[in-house]
Amino acid sequence: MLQQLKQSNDFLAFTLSHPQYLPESFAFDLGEHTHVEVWDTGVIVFEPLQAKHCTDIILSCAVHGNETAPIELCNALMTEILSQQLLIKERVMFLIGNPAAIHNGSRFIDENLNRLFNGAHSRDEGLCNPERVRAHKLEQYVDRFYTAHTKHRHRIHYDLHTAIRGSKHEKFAIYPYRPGRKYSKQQIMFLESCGINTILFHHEPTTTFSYFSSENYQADAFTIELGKVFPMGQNDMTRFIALKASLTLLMTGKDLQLPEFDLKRLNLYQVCRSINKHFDDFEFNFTNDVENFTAFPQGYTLAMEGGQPVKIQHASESIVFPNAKVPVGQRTVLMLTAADDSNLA
Ligand SMILES: O=C(O)CCC(=O)N[C@@H](CCC(=O)O)C(=O)O
Ligand SMILES: [Zn+2]
Repeated sequence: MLQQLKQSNDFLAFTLSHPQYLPESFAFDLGEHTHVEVWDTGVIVFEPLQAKHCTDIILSCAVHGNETAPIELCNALMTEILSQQLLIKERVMFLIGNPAAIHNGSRFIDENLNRLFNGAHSRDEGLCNPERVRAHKLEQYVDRFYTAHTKHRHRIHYDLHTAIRGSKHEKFAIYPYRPGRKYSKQQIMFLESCGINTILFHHEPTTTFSYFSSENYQADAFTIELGKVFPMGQNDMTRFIALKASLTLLMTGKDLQLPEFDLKRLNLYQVCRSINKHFDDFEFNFTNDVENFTAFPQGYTLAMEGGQPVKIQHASESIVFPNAKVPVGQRTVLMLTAADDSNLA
């Protein structure tokens, strides 16, 4: 296995050739500068051997198997590290979330992995399918990575996705609910430097991967949407040049040279509610080509379910992630209002 990875420097290909599990973990060094550990299929940790590192960075992709741009981006970064073109100065863990779903070209096999974190994998029917088992394992890998060094660390987790439909703001980030902690202006300006200038502040605890890292490890964690979903190989990777450059600066411990916080460069939204599905007949009152961040006026009938209208409550609310085809009980859409910078520090 070690030889297979060392010959190709292609961790994605290696992962896809072992989509379910690895018979054993293994480790090796790159020159005298980087220690590499492969803990499981899709789980690789890079640790600088000499640099005095203080940041633990997790980059995850393929939590949804058909969201390919983040997979291609992470694989390009991993290949640069493995081939020693990129010398990291901070600890970095890359996670390829759901290799079996990549093979399948689908969002998931049995159950949406990004609804199974923060212990949800073990509720109700328990660890009964591959996504539940994987969510449980991914939580353990995050714990092992973030708790390996005891002195104070800056923990970061960027969980990279793409959206099912087009968006008025192409790239955007969801900032998980973090009661008692201000949102970080520095992180928001870092994302802005990556070409992600739209931020959604979540209003409640969730079972997403980014919420798990944020809540349990006080990580600066985000779900990041990088545009519309395309099949593998059909992404325009020039759209991620700024993101790749900024992530490289972060991993190599370089001065990020971020501008002062500037509201004018940003679009800030507050999630005001999540509309969940109660009946099988839930239907939106708009077509599939209506983009994320489209605004609707107060009183507008956004959807119908159980013979009742679901109406817009605020003067104006914008939609994100509408999906009527989710199981009963899950989120069909997040509703957004404008946010200001009052909860930022
Ligand atoms: O475009 C869509 O409808 C879904 C895109 C996606 O996978 N989004 C994440 C957001 C997670 C969060 O709210 O932090 C998801 O639905 O899991
Ligand atoms: Zn996704």
